Amino acid sequence: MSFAAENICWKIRSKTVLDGVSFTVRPGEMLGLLGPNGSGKTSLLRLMAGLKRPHAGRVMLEGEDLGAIQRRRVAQRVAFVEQHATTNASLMVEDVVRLGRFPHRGLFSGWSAEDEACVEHALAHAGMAHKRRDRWQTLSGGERQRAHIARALAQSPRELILDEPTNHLDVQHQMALLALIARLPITSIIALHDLNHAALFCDRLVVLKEGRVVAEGTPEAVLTEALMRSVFQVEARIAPSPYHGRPHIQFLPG
Ligand SMILES: Nc1ncnc2c1ncn2[C@@H]1O[C@H](COP(=O)(O)OP(=O)(O)OP(=O)(O)O)[C@@H](O)[C@H]1O
Repeated sequence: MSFAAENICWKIRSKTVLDGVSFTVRPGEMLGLLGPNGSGKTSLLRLMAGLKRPHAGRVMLEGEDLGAIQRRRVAQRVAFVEQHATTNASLMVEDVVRLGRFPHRGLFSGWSAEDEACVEHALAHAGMAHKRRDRWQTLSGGERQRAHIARALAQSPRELILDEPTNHLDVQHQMALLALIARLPITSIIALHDLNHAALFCDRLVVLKEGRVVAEGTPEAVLTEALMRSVFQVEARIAPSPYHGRPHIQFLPG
């Protein structure tokens, strides 16, 4: 087990946003988090990243309560790409990506060859090497998203949490990003709205509805026509794709 959510409850004022959420994430797997708008995906990811504490239940990271682990130790292994992340507008892309190395550096230690190598790899993997000297305010939405992904990769995480990372990306970059995450030898949790992307790239899926887990398992087990109806309120037909063998969902007009 890499991550585990144990009976997590989280409220905002009197509204219960997450209600008894439990699931496990296995080492090295890419876990897709699905659910309609407002079902609690972002709230759950913020708890898994340690940005917020659950009101009841625990997030476990390799058997330790996340709330009891020093923030710096968490940052040395868990990277989080938020949905609406921003940064100082005058920074260059490479400065933003260098910030990813911060948790690994001692107070007085200089910039090392390893730091530089991590930044180079991250820029290349996110397809941002050619934009490295561009300023943040001059980037498109998709380029900003890729710069944030590069920053997370530069952090050399063992666990990577991504909140709808394909938003703003064109189809080429959506496919490239998901293929990259699937290939990385790390554990990832990724909130996605595109159910066919989830079917194609994720090892397992967790589905939230109104703050509760309603399904967990392989894409084949989870993505059923009944779930499309009961959770997403759409009619669909699902069959293994003749091209890649994963489930392919064809949505039908209402
Ligand atoms: N700061 C807040 N104040 C009030 N309500 C909030 C706040 N943050 C979240 N919520 C509520 O909690 C619920 C879950 O929100 P959350 O953003 O976690 O859902 P989501 O599944 O990520 O949605 P989406 O797919 O639209 O991004 C929503 O009903 C939302 O209105």
